[in-house]
Amino acid sequence: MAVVASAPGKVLMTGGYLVLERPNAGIVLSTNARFYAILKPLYDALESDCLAVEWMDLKVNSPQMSRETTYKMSLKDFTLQCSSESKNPFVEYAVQYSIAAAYATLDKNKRNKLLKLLSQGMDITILGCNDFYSYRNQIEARGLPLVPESLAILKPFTSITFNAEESNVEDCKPEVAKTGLGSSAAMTTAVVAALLNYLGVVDLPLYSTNQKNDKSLDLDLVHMIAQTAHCIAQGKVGSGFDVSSAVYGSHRYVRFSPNVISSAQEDVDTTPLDEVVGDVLKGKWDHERTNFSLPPLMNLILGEPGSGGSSTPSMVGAVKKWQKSDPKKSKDTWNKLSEANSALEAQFNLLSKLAADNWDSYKAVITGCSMLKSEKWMEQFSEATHVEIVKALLGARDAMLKIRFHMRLMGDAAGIPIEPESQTRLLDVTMDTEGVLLGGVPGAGGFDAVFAITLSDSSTNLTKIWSSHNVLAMLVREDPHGVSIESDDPRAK
Ligand SMILES: Nc1ncnc2c1ncn2[C@@H]1O[C@H](COP(=O)(O)OP(=O)(O)O)[C@@H](O)[C@H]1O
Ligand SMILES: C[C@@](O)(CCOP(=O)(O)OP(=O)(O)O)CC(=O)O
Repeated sequence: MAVVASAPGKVLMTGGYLVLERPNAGIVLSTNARFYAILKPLYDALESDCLAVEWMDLKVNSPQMSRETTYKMSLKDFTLQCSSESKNPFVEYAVQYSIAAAYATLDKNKRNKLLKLLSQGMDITILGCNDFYSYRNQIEARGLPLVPESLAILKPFTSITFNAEESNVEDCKPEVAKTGLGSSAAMTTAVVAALLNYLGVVDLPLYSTNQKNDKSLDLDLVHMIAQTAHCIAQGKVGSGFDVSSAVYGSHRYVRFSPNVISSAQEDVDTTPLDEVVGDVLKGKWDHERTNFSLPPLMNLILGEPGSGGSSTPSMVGAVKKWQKSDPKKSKDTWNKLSEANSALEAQFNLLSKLAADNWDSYKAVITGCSMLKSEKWMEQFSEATHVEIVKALLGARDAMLKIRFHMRLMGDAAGIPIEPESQTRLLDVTMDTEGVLLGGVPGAGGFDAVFAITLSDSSTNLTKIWSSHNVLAMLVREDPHGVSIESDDPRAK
């Protein structure tokens, strides 16, 4: 029986860099761009009950990268032997940690069933939605216009463009031309979820369009294993907002204390992996997760400026260096950023409340503003309830302008392009478009996609403006669903 699990990509709307340190919060929106892991046994089940299996065969397929890798995994110490050069550490650690978690959590009665499943080997196919990658080159090569309709023509799960190797060194470009939706976190989470579900450790819900199940203990287990595997594969402990949103969907995130994972990193060479994972599962996971969703009638839009993306770890390194070299100024900038982040969150929460309290007024204001530039919003309305809503919209814009200002200051001081000049020009035009509430650089910034929040049906205004600025509006939208089980192979849809 195959198991198909999926996990979403994300956009960190506020909290870039700050979310690396507790108790700063980040607001992360999950998207309808998902990674899928399709897990099947390689062989039929053994007839006999004699289960003295010591090795498990593993095959990992990544059709979009034209990669197929075979491994043998020791069931004594969970080490992997790889048949070739091409490796995928995210998937490898996800497999090792998930199987070790099954050993650590399943009682003796269930061990035989586990061994039987492992003796059948595993075939894992990994697929990422097109939105995770840049297809600009392919669109240009086909002579198609830079509009979302051209992206819609591409087959689902199209092959990925690799950045030229020289540019990886000089410009700190990532390996693949990515858009910044967090491919490695969504991929790791999907693989962990598929494995834990297949091995009977968790029983995850099916993806359904109207249910958001974010309280389950099973999700917490997937979160702990995926977070640990992802950190160890990356060789660093990031804030973890990307794995958290891949598991739980959109939310307000405050990071876990790094020592829940750093002790696993230290013990991993000296202690059996199932014990290390057992300790991780018993650790004091103190991350915070609060519900957050965009107010009604607002849409998240992403634009791909076509520069191949930026490498987040090198940007984070530069900011940390600046914090050490200039503690006073960096603290001051972070305080101002933190205030602006909180202000934006407060305006969004206020708008959600105003929508709930007085839907008709809210709808009238959002629809009215969606056709106009922001400078004209206030003069349209005189009724107190309407004016209050417009004030909240303008308050959100104002907070975003402050966030952008301090992000630029941080970039200048740290010597890295957090909001590069080209993105500043683009975002100024974006925020001056009819029906656009705000726009910014998500996450670490740089040359990944930019985001905008648009009102009601106004997105096509922005799509056209972006196209005239050589920016490709992507098809991706917010979708609050976290990790799920799928009823079918996504290629069958
Ligand atoms: N479809 C895929 N199949 C296999 N591995 C993938 C796929 N997409 C991305 N990856 C892996 O994830 C890495 C990108 O992760 P990372 O640099 O952390 O970017 P992101 O910001 O998108 O998470 C790639 O270098 C590759 O190893
Ligand atoms: C700087 C950060 O706070 C945010 C980075 O966010 P991105 O969304 O830019 O991340 P990538 O998916 O790796 O490109 C680092 C962190 O929180 O770990």
